[in-house]
Amino acid sequence: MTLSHPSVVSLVEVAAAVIMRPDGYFLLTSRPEGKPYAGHWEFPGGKIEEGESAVDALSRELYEELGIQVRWAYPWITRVFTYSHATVRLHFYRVVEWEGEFFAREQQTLSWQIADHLTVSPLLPANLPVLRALALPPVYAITNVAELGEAAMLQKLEHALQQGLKFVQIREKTMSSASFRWLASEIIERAHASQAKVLLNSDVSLSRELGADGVHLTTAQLMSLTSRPEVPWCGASCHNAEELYQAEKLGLDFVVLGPLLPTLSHPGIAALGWRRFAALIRDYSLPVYALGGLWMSDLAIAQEQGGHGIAMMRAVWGDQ
Ligand SMILES: Nc1nc2c([nH]c(=O)n2[C@H]2C[C@H](O)[C@@H](COP(=O)(O)OP(=O)(O)OP(=O)(O)O)O2)c(=O)[nH]1
Repeated sequence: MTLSHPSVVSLVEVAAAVIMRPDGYFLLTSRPEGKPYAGHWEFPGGKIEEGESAVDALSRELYEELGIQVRWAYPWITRVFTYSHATVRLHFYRVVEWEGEFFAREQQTLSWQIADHLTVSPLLPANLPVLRALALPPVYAITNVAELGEAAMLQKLEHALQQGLKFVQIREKTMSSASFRWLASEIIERAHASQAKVLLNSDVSLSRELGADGVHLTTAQLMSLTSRPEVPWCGASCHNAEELYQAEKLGLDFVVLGPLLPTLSHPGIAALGWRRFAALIRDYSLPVYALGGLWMSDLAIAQEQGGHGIAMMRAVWGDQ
């Protein structure tokens, strides 16, 4: 175990698995007695061996530790963490299909957990931001009062919340201040009744005043800030590597990256396409939502490409 060699400074490449059941529960395992950090909870996985790919290491470790065979895993986030003895680079994968029964083959304890309501502790320290990332829902809806009008927007929001929507950004650039406050309060109240999170676009103080869950920064804000706004959740809009880097530097919770495809709201802006999207977020530490011209059916492809989920302004509200 690398944690036991305090004088060695090295980069240890690790593959770790978020083994995700369809109900959203994922598996944590506790480190057995006799190992450093014994009793700390971690994601199953282990060191990548010389010449081995991360996904091969993941498959090997999950078979050795748990007796399961990975059928479908996709890259998710990559986080670097410095312990006193070594720096680890943790390549997290989401494992969504596997074969075999779980069996603790290394005397570890297994526990299925859900983000936001963990019942085990302590975690390995590198994993705290990972648990926060897991609390972010896969679909991020952006309001569209400009096209729908207030009444229809609220009605569609209620419908979407009933269908399981858990994450909303209020982004209305043309409303009067009074109408915006009223609408935002209505949205926050409805969303919170369904345990959904709401972020306000750009306005930190109004977000606090109205009891929103945080702020979604515009690209211009992102690039001009020198520290993260003090709000529970903070994301930003990005289009390129420089902006992605700045979001990481500020310690934001997530980013939205796009446009993936040409959109009505941003005509004439060059679309990234999935290949560029995947290349930009390879080994990136924050969860990334793909945005721009997407439908609900694009969620699977976004996740296969390493994204956390998709953000939508039109398709999410449907025709109901
Ligand atoms: N598997 C795993 N390792 C993690 C997580 N978070 C975290 O900081 N690590 C660190 C701890 C270790 O320094 C390294 C994993 O290496 P490892 O799992 O092969 O270490 P180990 O001591 O259990 O295995 P071994 O060398 O004894 O065979 O990554 C996590 O969630 N899962």
